[in-house]
Amino acid sequence: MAEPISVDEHLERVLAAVEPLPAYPQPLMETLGLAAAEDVVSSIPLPPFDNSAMDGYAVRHADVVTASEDSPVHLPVVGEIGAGRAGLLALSPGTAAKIMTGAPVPAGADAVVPYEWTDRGVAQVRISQAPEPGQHVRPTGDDVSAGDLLVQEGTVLGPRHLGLLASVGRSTVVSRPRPRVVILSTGSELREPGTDLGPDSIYDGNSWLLAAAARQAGAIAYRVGIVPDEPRAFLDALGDQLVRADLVVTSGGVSQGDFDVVKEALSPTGTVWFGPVAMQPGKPQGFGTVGDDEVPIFTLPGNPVSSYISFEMFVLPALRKLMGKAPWSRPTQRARLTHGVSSPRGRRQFLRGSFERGRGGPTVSPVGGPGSHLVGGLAESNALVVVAEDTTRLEAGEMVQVLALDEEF
Ligand SMILES: Nc1nc2c(c(=O)[nH]1)N[C@H]1C(S)=C(S)[C@@H](COP(=O)(O)OP(=O)(O)OC[C@H]3O[C@@H](n4cnc5c(N)ncnc54)[C@H](O)[C@@H]3O)O[C@H]1N2
Ligand code: MOO
Repeated sequence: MAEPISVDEHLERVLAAVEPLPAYPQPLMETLGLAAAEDVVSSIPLPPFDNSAMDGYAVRHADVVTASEDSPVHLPVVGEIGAGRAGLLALSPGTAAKIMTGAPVPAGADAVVPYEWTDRGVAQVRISQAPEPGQHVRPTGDDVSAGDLLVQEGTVLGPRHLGLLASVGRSTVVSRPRPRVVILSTGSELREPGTDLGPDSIYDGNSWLLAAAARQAGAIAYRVGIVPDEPRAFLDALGDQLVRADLVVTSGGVSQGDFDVVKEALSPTGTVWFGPVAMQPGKPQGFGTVGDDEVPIFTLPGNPVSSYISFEMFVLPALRKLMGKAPWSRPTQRARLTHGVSSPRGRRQFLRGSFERGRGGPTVSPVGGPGSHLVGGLAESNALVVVAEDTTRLEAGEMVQVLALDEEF
């Protein structure tokens, strides 16, 4: 068997082989969770015009400056301005106009008297408290100026960005599309959830695990489901799917067995590399391209935890690069290990853990054993403890490297 390559070397090769998908203007709502592929600059100021922050009366400050409870000022009311109903464009000295929150402040007015300081008069208003100059007026451009950079290229767009972009009138943002990921599980022992299980069969968990992880990463996941351990059937299923794939992910059939269908079917193409990577779980890996369009393909090992960790280490960075979402790989964090663990020399080990941000600093506790079939422990965990290749023992209390799996980055 070939010498294992390192995790870093494999990741480097993967990342060298994928380029960000071409960007184009996408409808605003579609861009939620995508990275902007342009600097978005505002074409208008916000607010776009001076407007009232209160329901009340637009006045000239000079006309009401002496107003008090004991000596109120009376002004004729010359009009009414509602939001979106700007009838009056200028206010003459010595008059007031009713104005509603959000309505444009007429030229000549420089303050708003809230209803609470008045008798709410219709023809004439009694004002018993003077506003400061400019009080309750929201000036043009107070929030955003025309020409302001609203969103820098590369920013991952969230609800608050979408709200801002809509507010300045943007209906599209240039961004990269969600990659379409085709997911195939191989194995003649596999059955669909919801069907009956035979004495030698198991349910296909991997295509669900991988499709869910791909979708959570922002991709469109096509879960093709189960393909039996027959090279012809595998190649047919793969061939049928390539038309809708920016990336293919398979699970199973890549180690040393007699029925390792993926390896057997794809080795003759010469475009997919198979070999061991110095990690545990996740040793047998494959990566390359398939079809005339050279669609990248990851052939992940079948053990469920191996499949998931391989996704996390290699597929997720590739998806993020396709989407232009830096950083490609999940950043590691430091946490204090609560219990000692052992690890094989020569392979980077990924142990399942429970990560907590306690008051005394982050901690991580090992969850379950190292076996790559332990889906129960995988679901209980929210982190991976990364044990370096040359480390065989970590003691309780040591600071260790952790990948917090549920944190956004
Ligand atoms: N002689 C050797 N045998 C094995 C080696 C080795 O180096 N020499 N490596 C082991 C390691 S490590 C792994 S990981 C597995 C990977 O094997 P494959 O990728 O060929 O996967 P399969 O044999 O198809 O399946 C392995 C295991 O996982 C179960 N499985 C597969 N697909 C699914 C699925 N969709 N949902 C749930 N479970 C699945 C399958 O039933 C097997 O139990 O090889 C070791 N063997
Ligand atoms: O590499 Mo396997 O993934 O150790 O179980």
